[in-house]
Amino acid sequence: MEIIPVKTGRAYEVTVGHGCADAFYDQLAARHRGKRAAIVTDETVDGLYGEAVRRALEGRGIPCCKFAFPGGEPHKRMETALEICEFLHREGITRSDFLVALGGGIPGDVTGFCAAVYLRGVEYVQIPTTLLAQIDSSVGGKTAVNIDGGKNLVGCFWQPSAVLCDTAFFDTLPEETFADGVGEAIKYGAIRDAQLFEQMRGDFRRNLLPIVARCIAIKAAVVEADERDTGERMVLNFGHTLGHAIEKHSGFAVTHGKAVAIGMQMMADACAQNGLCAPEVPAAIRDCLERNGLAWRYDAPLEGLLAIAAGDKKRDGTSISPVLIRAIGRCEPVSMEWGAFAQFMAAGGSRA
Ligand SMILES: NC(=O)c1ccc[n+]([C@@H]2O[C@H](COP(=O)([O-])OP(=O)(O)OC[C@H]3O[C@@H](n4cnc5c(N)ncnc54)[C@H](O)[C@@H]3O)[C@@H](O)[C@H]2O)c1
Ligand SMILES: O=C(O)C(=O)C[C@@H](O)[C@H](O)[C@H](O)COP(=O)(O)O
Ligand SMILES: [Zn+2]
Repeated sequence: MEIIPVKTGRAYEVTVGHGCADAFYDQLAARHRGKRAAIVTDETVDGLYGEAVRRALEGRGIPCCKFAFPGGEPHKRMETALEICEFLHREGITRSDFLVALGGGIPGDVTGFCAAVYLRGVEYVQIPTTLLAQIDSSVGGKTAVNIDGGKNLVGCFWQPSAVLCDTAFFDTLPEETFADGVGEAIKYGAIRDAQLFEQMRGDFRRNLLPIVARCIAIKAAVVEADERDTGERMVLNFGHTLGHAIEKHSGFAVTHGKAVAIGMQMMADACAQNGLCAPEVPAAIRDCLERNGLAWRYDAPLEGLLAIAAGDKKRDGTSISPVLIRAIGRCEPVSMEWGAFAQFMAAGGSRA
């Protein structure tokens, strides 16, 4: 078991390991004596783990209530957040109690958002059960819901008070959902760690625990340096400007991590075509994606994707902040005039 500290304004720890849940619950119960917990999850995860988590907490003296909503991006919405807040109020959850975000990134983002706004802020802990949620969404305090205009367009920064990353949850994770996490994991290698990237060109599953821990450590360091996403943290958006557009364009048939994978490839192609990195860089990304069974192209006209990306929160006046890749392990957010960005992307090749 490894403990990774996250030294943000509200500091907390990420507990990482295989089968480390009981140790985490013991600590949680010791710290939260006299409090109540509201577990918030999606219906699938509820069926798999909802009652076990409730029993684990109640068995340690923490009374629980539980709310489960249907999963998927269409339910990552204000309406769901409102239902959760009404539920919390009916259950008498007060500012001295806490929420438990149990599941993938969708329950994580929505529950975090509710924790931030219910009673103007209550504590929450993250118990992520997907690879993507363990290595990315459960750490860093970005909470959000979608609106018709696009992904994560309403939300706020609200750090959790503890995170449990127990890879035993992956025993029930479908291969397709695991693959979404692989997409974001490759992002960590691409932006900050060439050695991690190489490890992921090998046997991902065999190296699972060190990969999970390394991604979390990178995320913690980036978030500590720029908690509010005004500079360095934007690097975590590598592949996302086009990735979010692909998700929306596909009606969410292409899920987040897979869309980010294609977005990374498109950006790497464009960077190579514009002379910002060697052609070996997009070739390495494509190879890494292929070895992990991830698609690297999406058949849609670039113009349509750019029109959606124009509504992204990274657009600022007439400019946008894409993340460019210079080498494997070295990415940087930049500010570009919108027209220049469109031309820059048009030079890339990984699309129809
Ligand atoms: N806040 C952040 O920093 C951040 C970072 C990355 C992604 N995100 C967001 O995260 C979301 C994607 O997260 P996700 O890929 O975890 O999706 P998800 O939450 O929809 O989970 C994917 C599917 O897996 C199921 N599932 C979850 N855990 C399971 C388990 N252990 N066994 C079996 N099934 C399980 C869920 O019910 C769901 O059907 C997106 O909305 C994305 O925008 C947020
Ligand atoms: O934590 C961050 O910062 C990230 O950018 C992580 C991303 O993987 C995540 O998908 C995030 O939600 C995207 O950022 P957003 O600001 O576009 O919502
Ligand atoms: Zn992401």
